Amino acid sequence: SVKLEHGAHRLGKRTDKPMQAWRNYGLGQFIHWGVYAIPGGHWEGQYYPGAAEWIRSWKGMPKDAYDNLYKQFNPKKFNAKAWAKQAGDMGAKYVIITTKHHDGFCLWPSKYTDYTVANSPYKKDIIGQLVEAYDAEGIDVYLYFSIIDWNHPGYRSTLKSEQDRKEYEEFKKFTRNQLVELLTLYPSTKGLWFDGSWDKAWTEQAEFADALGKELREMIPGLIIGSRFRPDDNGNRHFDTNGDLIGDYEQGWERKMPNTIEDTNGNDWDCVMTVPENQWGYHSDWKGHVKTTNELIEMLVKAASLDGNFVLNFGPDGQGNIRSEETRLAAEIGEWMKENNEAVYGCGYLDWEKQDWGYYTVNRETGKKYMTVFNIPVSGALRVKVPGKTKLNKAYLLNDPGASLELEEIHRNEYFIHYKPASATDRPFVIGVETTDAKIEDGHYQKAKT
Ligand SMILES: C[C@@H]1N[C@@H](c2nc3ccccc3[nH]2)[C@H](O)[C@@H]1O
Repeated sequence: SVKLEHGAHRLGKRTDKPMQAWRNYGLGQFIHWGVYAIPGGHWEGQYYPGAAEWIRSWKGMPKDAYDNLYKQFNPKKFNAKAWAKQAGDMGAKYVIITTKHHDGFCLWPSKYTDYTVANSPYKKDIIGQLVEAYDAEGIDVYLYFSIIDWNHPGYRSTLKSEQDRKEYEEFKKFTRNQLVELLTLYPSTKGLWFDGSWDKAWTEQAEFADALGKELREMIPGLIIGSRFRPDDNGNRHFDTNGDLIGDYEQGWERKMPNTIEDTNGNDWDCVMTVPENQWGYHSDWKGHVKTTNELIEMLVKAASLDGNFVLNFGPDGQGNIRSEETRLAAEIGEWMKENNEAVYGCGYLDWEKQDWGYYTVNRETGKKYMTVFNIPVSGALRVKVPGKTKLNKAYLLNDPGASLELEEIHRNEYFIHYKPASATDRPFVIGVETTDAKIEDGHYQKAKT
């Protein structure tokens, strides 16, 4: 490996308490809210086909028109407590809230720019209300912060001239000031979720960003920062020149998921997911496939089964309403989580061979093992292969632990759990399994010679 001044500052998974808590969340809520929610993907009758929070970059909307939207930002329906309660009812254990998206509009009264909610008709501190409300719900708060800031005069995507560099120095100071300000104003923050760090200008700031990360981590012990924050000496983000993760968890799974434990490189990771194909901020007219409750539950359980967290995005509208599609999803996911969260919270990867019926998870504290079934086999026989010297003793429905399901040993270390739900079920269900370490009597099992 090569010597790096600003490579990964730590190797391997963090084992401290705040990180263990992060690892055990299972389900999070992302909130994308800002002045982009006012146009909601349209301008003067034109439909914007891109991601609603990117409408400023669209030629169909004059920059000047966008940059004056804040003068009408007055979300009368905004109710932080209601948002926090809805997230708690869904079963979210943490929330990631946009403090400032790429447009630079600050949802907190930053003293480093006038482009904030304090100078909108709404006036009040939105971040402060959300932090207080989610903390009160027992949901840990993480702050999303975009390095990209289209509003700041010193922001550059690339540094082409001495003048660029001079102005970018101001932008770097501004960025540091805002981050220190956020952690000072909201000290209950458990972590920062950085975005918009792909610009070449930023990937040349290894020394500055490394120092900034250290300064922020010193402000809040245990602060959690992912791999999308800073570059190494050679401009690599997420993984440094030696392939080591830069940050506390991998932040590369945006609107996509790993399929195998190998895909995760043995790192902690989160998947952040939109309900439609690609809308984070409010778009009044979602096009294409809108994910169903079952699809989202499967992503959640798949994430847990591969040692990751699943973060579902909500994009409130310009008045501060959570839209009806998201309200329904939150309620239905919450209903399922009420019954089955034992298979998600505190659970991670179980190294048993993946089967077609669904996903295994294991509780990191108790060692309890779970099967979440999404695909019921026509045979009614759920195949389970256990590692050598493991005996499957019992299988039970999570919501009926008293009744044992019928087990059949079909090969060495292989069983069928014979079970078909009595009535048609339109939701996945969880089976708990109990094992003991026991040598399997060889008896009639013999490896074939080929
Ligand atoms: C978490 C997500 N990251 C932002 C983003 N900007 C992108 C530009 C190009 C490709 C992918 C992007 N994701 C999205 O606007 C959202 O905030």
